[in-house]
Amino acid sequence: MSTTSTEESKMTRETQETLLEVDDLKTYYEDGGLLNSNPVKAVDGVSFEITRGETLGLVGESGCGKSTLGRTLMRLEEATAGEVKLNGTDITTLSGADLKQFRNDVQMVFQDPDSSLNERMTVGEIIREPLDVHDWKTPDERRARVRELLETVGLQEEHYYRYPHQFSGGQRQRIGIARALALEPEFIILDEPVSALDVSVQAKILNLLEDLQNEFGLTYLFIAHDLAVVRHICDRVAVMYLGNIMEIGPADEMFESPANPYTHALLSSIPEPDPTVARDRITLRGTPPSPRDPPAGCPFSTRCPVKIRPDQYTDLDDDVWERIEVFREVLRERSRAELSLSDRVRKLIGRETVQAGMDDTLTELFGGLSVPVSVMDHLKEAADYAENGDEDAARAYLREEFGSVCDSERPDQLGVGDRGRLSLCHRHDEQYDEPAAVFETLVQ
Ligand SMILES: Nc1ncnc2c1ncn2[C@@H]1O[C@H](COP(=O)(O)OP(=O)(O)OP(=O)(O)O)[C@@H](O)[C@H]1O
Repeated sequence: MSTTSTEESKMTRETQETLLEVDDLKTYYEDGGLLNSNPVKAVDGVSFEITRGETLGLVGESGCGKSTLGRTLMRLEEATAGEVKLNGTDITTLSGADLKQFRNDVQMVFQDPDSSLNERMTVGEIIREPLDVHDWKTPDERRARVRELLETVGLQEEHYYRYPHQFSGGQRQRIGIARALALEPEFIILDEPVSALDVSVQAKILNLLEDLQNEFGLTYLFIAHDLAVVRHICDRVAVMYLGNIMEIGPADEMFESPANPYTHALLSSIPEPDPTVARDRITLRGTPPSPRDPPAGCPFSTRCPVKIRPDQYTDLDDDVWERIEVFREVLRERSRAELSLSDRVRKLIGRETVQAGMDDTLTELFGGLSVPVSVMDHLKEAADYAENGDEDAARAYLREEFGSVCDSERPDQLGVGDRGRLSLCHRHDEQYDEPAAVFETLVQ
């Protein structure tokens, strides 16, 4: 499919009508009733809209909350807070006949065609099941509808009486798609629909999804971790990190010039297909924080390569600054780590619990660098707190000394450019340098 025809078809099918509006949606997983346990904040306050006829891509690293968001929109998970409106009606509180109608209008296609199809049912029965459940027309009309659907997704009528195990991965995904289409939904959530398939098969399924969208005016939320696939099929993209949407906007614009530091880092991790093109790679330090204990300020603050520094440290050597951030991460991980069995025994018998020596950690981190004396004094002070088992005090001390607005305040989604792009980053405030400008200085 040529780019021009894809662009043209995108332009004709998109409308200006809002189909889905999500407002400050939160989905938390509570621990089965444990007292004082922190819930997993899988989706932590996201807002966005989807226009009828468009495809919104939802990308982000494993565990950032993509599937939970998709499942909450489907009412397969219960929202903890916030609103989801489909055609203007809040669906988080629907019940009875309204909920049944909603289950007609919104469908989901799952990643793994191997486990999402019931092996004991024929293909015809699998596709017909939603029609039976919803008492759709007469049994004869249902059978006719299944035959029509088989053809729509590129399968044959004689496949009606076969079983899923007799099909290849791509064909099985076609069965899943036919089932999702059975009740003529207007909105389909595609959760990694091609991730489990060979590359050659992926392209065929993506083309099928595009054709179906054009034919039936469908609206898609396309969840994926493969950015190349998203770029191909999506009109707009939302980038998720730790339960938040960090950036959302037109796909072409975001791939060409990402605004948010996290999008920058995510895109720079895609291998450049052309080896003659030099590209600046940004390697992210550490791992995302636990969704049970997300940072108080910006969700990305613990790993952001262009985090705002306090005024007195703007000229501090980049390597020293980077190591301070690593030290803060070490303390965070240390306070998260479960006490080992022997530590617990020591604690029970009243002995001091001391983890690996903090002096060693400081030497390893800062040994080869020239660290200003005042900075080293602060680091040692924090190390003393940690050495005495009070990681929380150590973290608070470092946050007070080296933290900035990124550590203390959650950024607003600020507008970028003139095509409705939004990005969650303090740096878009005019008093700071834009993330892209700071990245340029880092990779020089
Ligand atoms: N049923 C559950 N109970 C408790 N925690 C859960 C549950 N389901 C998911 N989580 C947690 O919620 C967070 C978000 O998970 P989710 O599956 O939504 O992320 P994801 O971005 O879809 O990841 P992946 O790409 O690996 O599927 C993770 O920390 C995960 O461990």
